Amino acid sequence: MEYRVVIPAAGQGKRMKAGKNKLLLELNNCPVIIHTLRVFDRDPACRGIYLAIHPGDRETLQELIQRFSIKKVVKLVDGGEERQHSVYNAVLEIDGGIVLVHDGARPFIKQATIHQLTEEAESSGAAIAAVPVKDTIKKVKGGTVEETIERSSLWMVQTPQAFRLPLLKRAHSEAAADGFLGTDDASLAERIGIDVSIVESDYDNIKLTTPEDLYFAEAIVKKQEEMSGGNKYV
Ligand SMILES: Nc1ccn([C@@H]2O[C@H](COP(=O)(O)OP(=O)(O)OP(=O)(O)O)[C@@H](O)[C@H]2O)c(=O)n1
Ligand SMILES: C[C@](O)(CO)[C@H](O)COP(=O)(O)O
Repeated sequence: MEYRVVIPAAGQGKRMKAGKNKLLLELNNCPVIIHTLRVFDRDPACRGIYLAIHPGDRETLQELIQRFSIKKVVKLVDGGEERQHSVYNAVLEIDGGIVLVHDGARPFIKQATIHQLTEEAESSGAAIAAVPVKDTIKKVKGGTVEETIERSSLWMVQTPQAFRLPLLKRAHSEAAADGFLGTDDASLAERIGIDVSIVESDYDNIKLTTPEDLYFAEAIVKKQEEMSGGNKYV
């Protein structure tokens, strides 16, 4: 099932405390954003990549895309103040089909998960990657536990999040009209009554958010190298 992908990459990386766009940090001599782009660039089912970027990163990203021979980037779109704005700016450039939204900060997504998501979105309209929660989750108020949430029904949601384009456009348009800000695209769909399916992903599909995530990332890259017989990149 072919698809197009929006990759939000216009954040400031404040929690990473790297002093620059965390997507330009290197893993195994390759910028994080290139790791992410390569997964989609190498997928025959991907019909195009729409990259939401910080305007100040445009020249750098254009040079990296050329240097690493990334072929499927259709457009570099200016991002917005919030992730949701960046995504919507890119979504508006797409005219049909199945659209995935995938964080530039998640370089370890697997093509198998991508394909399961696109199939599910084609069939049900909306599908998101997620993994079962491993820790106990509690609601806390004023430093005191208010409620322990039953763990068996909890999932840690990731990206990609896949949608039939008209549903995604309507979800963003209504959120914008209502001034609603969500932390993921699926929440914009859920709030207007769209059923969202879960596709079980894997725990390697981490989002590089804080400095600790970088050493998890190094370990994942090392594991990928070992599994691919030492090739620099799977
Ligand atoms: N205005 C924004 C904010 C975030 N993102 C992108 O959305 C993804 C997930 O966001 P997050 O991990 O929170 O990145 P940052 O917003 O950069 O991180 P922080 O909140 O620590 O600044 C990242 O690939 C980020 O580049 C974006 O395109 N536009
Ligand atoms: C979309 C997301 O990756 C799902 O877990 C997450 O909500 C992004 O949050 P962020 O604070 O914008 O990184």
